[in-house]
Amino acid sequence: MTQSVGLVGWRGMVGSVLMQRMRDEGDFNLINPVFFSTSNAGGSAPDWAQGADPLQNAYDIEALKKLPIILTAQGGDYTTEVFPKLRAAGWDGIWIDAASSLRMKDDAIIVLDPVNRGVIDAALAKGVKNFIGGNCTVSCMLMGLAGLFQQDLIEWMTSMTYQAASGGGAKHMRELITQFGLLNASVKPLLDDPASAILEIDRQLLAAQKDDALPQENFGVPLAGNLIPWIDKDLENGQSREEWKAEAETNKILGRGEAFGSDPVRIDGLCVRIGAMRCHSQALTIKLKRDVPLDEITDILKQGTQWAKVVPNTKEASMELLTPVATTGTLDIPVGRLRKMSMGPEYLSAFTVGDQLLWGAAEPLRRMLRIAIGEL
Ligand SMILES: NC(=O)C1=CN([C@@H]2O[C@H](COP(=O)(O)OP(=O)(O)OC[C@H]3O[C@@H](n4cnc5c(N)ncnc54)[C@H](OP(=O)(O)O)[C@@H]3O)[C@@H](O)[C@H]2O)C=CC1
Ligand SMILES: N[C@@H](CC(=O)OP(=O)(O)O)C(=O)O
Repeated sequence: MTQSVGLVGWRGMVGSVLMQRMRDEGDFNLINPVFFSTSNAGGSAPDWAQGADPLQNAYDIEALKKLPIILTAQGGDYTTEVFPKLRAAGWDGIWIDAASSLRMKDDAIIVLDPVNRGVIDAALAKGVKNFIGGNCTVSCMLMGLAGLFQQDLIEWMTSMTYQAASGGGAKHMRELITQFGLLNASVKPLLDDPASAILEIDRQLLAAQKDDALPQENFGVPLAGNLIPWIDKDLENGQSREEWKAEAETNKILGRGEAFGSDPVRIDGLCVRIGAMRCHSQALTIKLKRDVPLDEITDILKQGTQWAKVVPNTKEASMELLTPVATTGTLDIPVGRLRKMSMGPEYLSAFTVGDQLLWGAAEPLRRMLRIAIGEL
């Protein structure tokens, strides 16, 4: 029998990407979708969902309770408010969630099935009901480097990230583009004059960046022509919460670390917001457990997941294939700049890019839904 699935957060940025992927993959032929809203109960379901009932109230515990599966991309505040009430009301269904709120709970699994299908299957068999999407940077990194983790070749790793505006949400993307436009406009007459002095353009541009009139409510400072070397909360030990997630979530996804009775893979680094739109990139320094030749590493990466695409370490290929613009809208995770570093043959350099709304957010949830209904 076709299962009913409650969909919450379907019209947000992550939700919209998820709905598109589900339509592209024919997932709506396999479920009976029930659409919820936090703001428009009684309104019409999306027009592409022919025959769907009007929107239900996403805070109505009795309505939610009727569903065997709920998938939400509504956000952490919604999860924090509704999830405990739903469980307290005796709901025993499967909860699939994009928000980070429940990720590190003991009774939750972080889902990234091309990397941890075994962990997911074991959890389902044990009766685990909470399946949460991982942090975008972590999921994209693992989709690229899965082969090295599968072969247990990584002793430790640093990840220096270049994270896109979309990680903050739709308003952040809009703010970045607005900033680009205003900055361009502030020096347009000088730009149009080939004889103008570049240092004068630079001076005026900096003045526009420092002008309080430049919209920056979302990022707090200009991002256009700038970067922000801090993402998420301050853990007050020198590390940002985004940086903490790298080791914590990677190990939980892989089923490694103290909680699983094994040594964790040590991962740390610096997370930086840059003016890209929706792809997160990261520069990785990997300390291998042993000296593995580069051609073997290439094979191992290709075998890791079918989405990992090794990019030759040339200027041309890197510029063409290893960028946010090349990767946006695709499920590919290009991995390039592979070379042994001057510190020794066990030190591997790599650079990887991933669409943080696809593998970073929507795709692991879409696939978890398929697993839950026995279709993957
Ligand atoms: N942004 C990201 O990169 C990632 C986000 N996540 C998680 O997903 C959650 C949702 O993120 P995101 O999709 O960026 O959030 P959005 O702000 O785009 O959407 C969240 C909700 O806002 C409501 N909303 C209000 N106004 C609008 C509007 N004009 N257009 C669309 N929706 C509107 C919708 O709820 P309603 O229909 O009920 O009114 C929607 O479901 C995050 O809080 C986070 O927990 C996870 C990984 C990555
Ligand atoms: N923090 C990420 C986006 C995100 O939503 O992460 P998380 O799902 O871990 O809260 C970023 O800003 O790029």
